Amino acid sequence: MSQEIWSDVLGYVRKNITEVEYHTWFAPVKNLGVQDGSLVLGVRNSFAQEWFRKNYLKLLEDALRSLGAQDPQVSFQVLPAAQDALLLPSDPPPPPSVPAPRAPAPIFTENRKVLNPKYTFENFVVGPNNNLAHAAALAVAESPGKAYNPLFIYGDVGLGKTHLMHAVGHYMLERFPGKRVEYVSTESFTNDLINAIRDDKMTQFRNRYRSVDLLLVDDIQFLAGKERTQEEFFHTFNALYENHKQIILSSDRPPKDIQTLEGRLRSRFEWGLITDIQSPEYETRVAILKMNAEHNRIDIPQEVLELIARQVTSNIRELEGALMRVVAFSSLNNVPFSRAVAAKALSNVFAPQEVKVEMMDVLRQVAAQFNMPPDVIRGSGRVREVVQARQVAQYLIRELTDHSLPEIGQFFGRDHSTVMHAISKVSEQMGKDSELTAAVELLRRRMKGQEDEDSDA
Ligand SMILES: Nc1ncnc2c1ncn2[C@@H]1O[C@H](COP(=O)(O)OP(=O)(O)OP(=O)(O)O)[C@@H](O)[C@H]1O
Repeated sequence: MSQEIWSDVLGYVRKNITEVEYHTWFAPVKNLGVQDGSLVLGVRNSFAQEWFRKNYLKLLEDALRSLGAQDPQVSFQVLPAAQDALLLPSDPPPPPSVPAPRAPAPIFTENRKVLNPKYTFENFVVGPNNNLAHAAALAVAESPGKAYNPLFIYGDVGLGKTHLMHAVGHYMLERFPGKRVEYVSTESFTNDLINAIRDDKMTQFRNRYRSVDLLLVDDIQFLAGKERTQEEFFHTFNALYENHKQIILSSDRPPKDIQTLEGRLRSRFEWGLITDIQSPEYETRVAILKMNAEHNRIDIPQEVLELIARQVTSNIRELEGALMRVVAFSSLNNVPFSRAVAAKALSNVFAPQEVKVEMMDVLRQVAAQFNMPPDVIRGSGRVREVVQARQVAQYLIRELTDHSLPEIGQFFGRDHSTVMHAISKVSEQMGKDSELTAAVELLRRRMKGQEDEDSDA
């Protein structure tokens, strides 16, 4: 496959996933050309191969389909180690590849979008930042055309406006499968209109948009300054409204702040209900991450989710991207999740965060290293291996945290003299027992988030 088509594929992919996801997964992929009718992509290891099969196969097939392929086939091949030098793509990311210009698409096919199956009410976490918009969307879903018409949802990028609009669409189609739901971005609406004028197909254009039961229009602020599109949208709006069809609009600002919007459109946008979505607060961010991890069957400790939620504060799309990056980083480097690992994974994209090591972090890492459950280490077992792991955990907690001996003792259900004994025991063995020394040093580096630096070098 030519590099030009490959860059078109990447352009499509990039529009459909987060920037962080793109740089984590797609930047290192190599186009190995077409073999036996299948596009072969080189990926870095078998984990990435599996990940691509599970998460991106459909997206890549869609990308090829959008470029005209009839029955696209994609396969993934693990690259030889020499081509696999980097564990993560270099940062900062390279400039976006600009897809080569193509012939204009036939009207009504290219821009038609389908609802995203993930954007349902069940998958929407309700918090103080979005509960009004959520309640309004539910009310509209239950009584389309009656509760609030139009429903106008505004808020900054990546806060869930599109998700809520699609949720109404899913809800309606579930209850009334015969209904027509149309989701369109303002940009697509404008392009469709331009094509319709050019191809003398205005009747089809009007039929399409005026025959729906639910019209979802994203990013309506882009109507600003487009007089012909505003005129056409005005008539579409009236036709739907008069027939009691539901209209939902999203925007990055309220109608009154959209410049050069005709007064008659602005006043119509204000007929129904205007509701906003704000940035999620910390608890909502943690809940969103938790739901995401559960959906993807990722078993990740709460404190790691909390670290990510502290790091990414305003945009939910970025929040999800950050989780993906942490998962990718820990899998590709084969290290268990920890706050230090997460901070390291995010440090290239977000401002580095100082991570304070917690007792629980140390316990988990020691447990993974000694291959036994954390509860066993904290329990009362006297088996030699368990005692050694317990002593190492106490030794490292003393070294890496500010906790006092009695506090550490309490964490292990013991008194401070036991901890003192553990510390002197480990200190004594260090240097004599090379296996133990190596394990403690590895854990120490891991807790400080330095492990991969050393292994990269
Ligand atoms: N409350 C929520 N619960 C769960 N996921 C959410 C929530 N809000 C947003 N998301 C997720 O965040 C991502 C971005 O949301 P969405 O695309 O709806 O944002 P948007 O406000 O439409 O952004 P834009 O203005 O860029 O189009 C999506 O993956 C969405 O599923």
